[in-house]
Amino acid sequence: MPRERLSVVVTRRLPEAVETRLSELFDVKLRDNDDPMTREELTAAVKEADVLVPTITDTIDGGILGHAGENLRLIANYGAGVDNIDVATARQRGILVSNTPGVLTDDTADMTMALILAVTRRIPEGLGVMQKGDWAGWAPTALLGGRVGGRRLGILGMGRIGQAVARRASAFGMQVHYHNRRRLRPEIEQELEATYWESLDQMVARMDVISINCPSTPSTFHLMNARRLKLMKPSAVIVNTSRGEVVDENALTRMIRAGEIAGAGLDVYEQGTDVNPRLRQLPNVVLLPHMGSATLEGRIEMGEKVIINIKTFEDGHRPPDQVVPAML
Ligand SMILES: O=CC(=O)O
Repeated sequence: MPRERLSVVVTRRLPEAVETRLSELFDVKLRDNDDPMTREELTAAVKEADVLVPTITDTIDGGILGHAGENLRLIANYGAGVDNIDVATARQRGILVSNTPGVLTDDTADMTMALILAVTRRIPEGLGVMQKGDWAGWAPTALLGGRVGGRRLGILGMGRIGQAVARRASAFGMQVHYHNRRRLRPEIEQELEATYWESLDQMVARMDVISINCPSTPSTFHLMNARRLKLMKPSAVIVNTSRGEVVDENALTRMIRAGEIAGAGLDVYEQGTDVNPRLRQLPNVVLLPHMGSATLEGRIEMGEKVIINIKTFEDGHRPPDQVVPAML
């Protein structure tokens, strides 16, 4: 008799190719609209599924996991960050968690570079002039930005994405510095021509651009708090394509308004879509709606990772991208 297919519940619309493949392989329940699930819907989903496929906007906390049915054995997150999932509680309940690392590294690093360029070269301001029909022609002193080549870039979090940012930044002539929980192996440091700073404070105080590329965990919460932001040079800018929680958004907003920090490029926010309205009014701040990994190729590859994780689990093995609390 054929084996019964795994029951998989997906919480959001995914690219069509991914949904089609999931339907071919599993007994899958897809979302028919693109609204995030409510807590009630998530509760029903964890009661019903063998495998839950949430995305990074679904909070799978202890409360939701408390309702998980006996059969829920895997949470295969569609996303690299797992800060939306209480991984420790899932583990206590015997539920595996997996994510989708690697496939969004280059896209997120590209977007980091795009934000560095957008802020330092004032691209949105230039776009605004053109859209308003205000352009009066080339002028020697109009919309002068700063040259990125030669600037010191301090990368906070030198994992896969941080390293991909380092490679891009070097190609643009930036000097790469980094702070990380663990120092890179000497050969990688050499290849990236990156300078390691054990002290985050000392690095922050000397950089022209700070790029946040670490995950959001309890130990990275407000790593860039008001005290550290104050260490930045007034001419420096900060870019965040990781998670909003790493930066104290209100302190950052205050300091940019006061001219104590020169600008920011943000793809992520502390309170999700509830962006500090004052940030939106600043010409030297470039805001994007969390689109670091938003390429069609990347989103399909994320789906392929989810499928490989579920399939491997179904075949009785550890999902290749399993996340355990010790990794966080
Ligand atoms: O931010 C995107 C992700 O974590 O996948």
